[in-house]
Amino acid sequence: MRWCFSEDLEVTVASDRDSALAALRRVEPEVVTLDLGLPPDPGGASEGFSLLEEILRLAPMTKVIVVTGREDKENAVKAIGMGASDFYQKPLDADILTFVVNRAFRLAELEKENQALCRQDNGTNIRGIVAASPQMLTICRTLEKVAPTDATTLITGETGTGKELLARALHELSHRADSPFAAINCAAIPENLLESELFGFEKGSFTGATQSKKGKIENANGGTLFLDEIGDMPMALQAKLLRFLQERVVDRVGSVKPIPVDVRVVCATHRDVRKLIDSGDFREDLYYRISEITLDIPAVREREGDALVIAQSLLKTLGKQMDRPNLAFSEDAINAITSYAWPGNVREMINKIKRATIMAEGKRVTSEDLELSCPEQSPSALINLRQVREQAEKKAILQALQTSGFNMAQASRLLGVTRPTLYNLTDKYKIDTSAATSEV
Ligand SMILES: Nc1ncnc2c1ncn2[C@@H]1O[C@H](COP(=O)(O)OP(=O)(O)OP(=O)(O)O)[C@@H](O)[C@H]1O
Repeated sequence: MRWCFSEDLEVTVASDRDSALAALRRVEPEVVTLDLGLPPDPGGASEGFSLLEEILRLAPMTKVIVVTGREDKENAVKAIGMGASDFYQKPLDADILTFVVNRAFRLAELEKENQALCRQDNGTNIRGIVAASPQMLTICRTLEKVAPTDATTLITGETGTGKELLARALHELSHRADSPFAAINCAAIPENLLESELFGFEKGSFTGATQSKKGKIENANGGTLFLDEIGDMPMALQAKLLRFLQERVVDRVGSVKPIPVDVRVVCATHRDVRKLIDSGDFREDLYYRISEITLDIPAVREREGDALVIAQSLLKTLGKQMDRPNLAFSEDAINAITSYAWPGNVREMINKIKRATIMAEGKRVTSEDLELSCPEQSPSALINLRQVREQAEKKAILQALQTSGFNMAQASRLLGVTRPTLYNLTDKYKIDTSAATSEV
C-alpha cells in the first residue's frame, strides 16, 4: 500500500491500534485505510472495529476506508453503518485502491468547503440573520448581550432591514424563549381597535363585546411583547402604554381591576422618533421608557459587503425551495447587486431574487433576471490600479468586438494586438466569442 501511494501522497504506516492512534494525533490524516484484522485479533475484526470507533470519535471528519477480506461483506456493511466512508475488499489492486482513496480525499475536501461556506453564510450565531459587515456584527454582539436582560429595547431602521427578525432573536436568546412572543403592528390596526387589541376588554364594555377577552399584552405574559411601528401609535394610547410600562399592570377596556403582567417589551419603528417628538406626535417620556437600549439597524447599502453575502444566501435558500438548487450569480448580477441602493432592503432582495430564481435560464442568474441594470463601476469604486486597468481593457475589447461585428482579426488590428493575444484576453475576461468570426 505504501508503494502504491507514495508518489503523490504522504503515507504514514501503523501496525496496531496504539501506533495508529498516535499517528492520527500527530499527522491528522484526511484519509485512513484500516484493515479490520489487527493484532491481537488478526483473524477477527473486534480490534479493527474498536479502532474505527475511536478514530471517528477523535476525528469525525476523517474518511476511513475499511479494508476487508474478499468474503467479508458482513463486516464491511457493519463498518459503513458505524461511520466508515467506504470499504475495499482484498486482494489489493493498486488502480482500484487509488481510485477509492482519491474519492475519499475529494469527499473530505468537499465537506471542508461546505463547512467553510456554512460558516461564511451566516457570520453571526443568531438564527436567520446573515451578516458579514462590521456594522451588523457589532449589532449582533450587542443583541447577544442585551437579550438575556429585561431591558426595554427600541429597534430603529428603514423598512425591510430586519427589525422584526432581530426582535424575535432578542426573544429567542432570552430566558423567556419558551414563553410567547406576541407581536402587534401599531400602524396596521385602526385606532379604535388598537386599545382593545393591546389591553383586552371586559364583557359588555362596548357593543359587540359579548365576552371578555385578553389583549396582546396579557397574552404575552412571561414572554416578549413586540410593538412594531411604535412611532404610529396614537397619542391617547401612548399615555396608556406609558402607564403599563411604569406600573406593569394592564387595565382591560371596561374594567377597573388592574391585572399584573410580566413581559419584556421590544419596540420597532422606521420613523425618526426624535422628529416625531419635535412635531408633538410622540411623547418624550414614553420615548425614554421604550429606549432603555436602542439598536439602530443600518440600511443594506450602508453595510460593507452585506448585500452580496445576503443575496448569495437568499439564492441558496430560495433556489432549494423552488427546486433550482444550483443557481449562481453571473458577474454582471454581482456588480448590480453590490452597486444598487436597495431602498427596500432585505425584503426587496427577497422579492428580486425570488423572481430571478423563476426567470433564470440555465444555471446563471443575470442582472436582467433580477431586474437590475448593470452599472459601470466608477474608478473610485475599484480597489487598485490593476482593477482599473482590467476594467478599461475589458471595455476596449468589447467595443472593438462590437465595432468589427465580432471579427477577431479586425478587432485585434483595431486594438493593436495579435489574434492569439486577443483570444487570451477574451478568455481572461470571460467574453463570449461564440459569435465571433476569424476572417482576415
Ligand atoms: N440580515 C438578514 N439576513 C437574512 N434575512 C434577513 C436579514 N434581515 C432581514 N431579513 C429578512 O428580510 C425580511 C424583512 O425583515 P423584517 O420583517 O424583520 O424587516 P423590518 O425591518 O421589520 O421591516 P418593516 O419595517 O417593513 O416591518 C424578512 O423575511 C427577514 O427574515
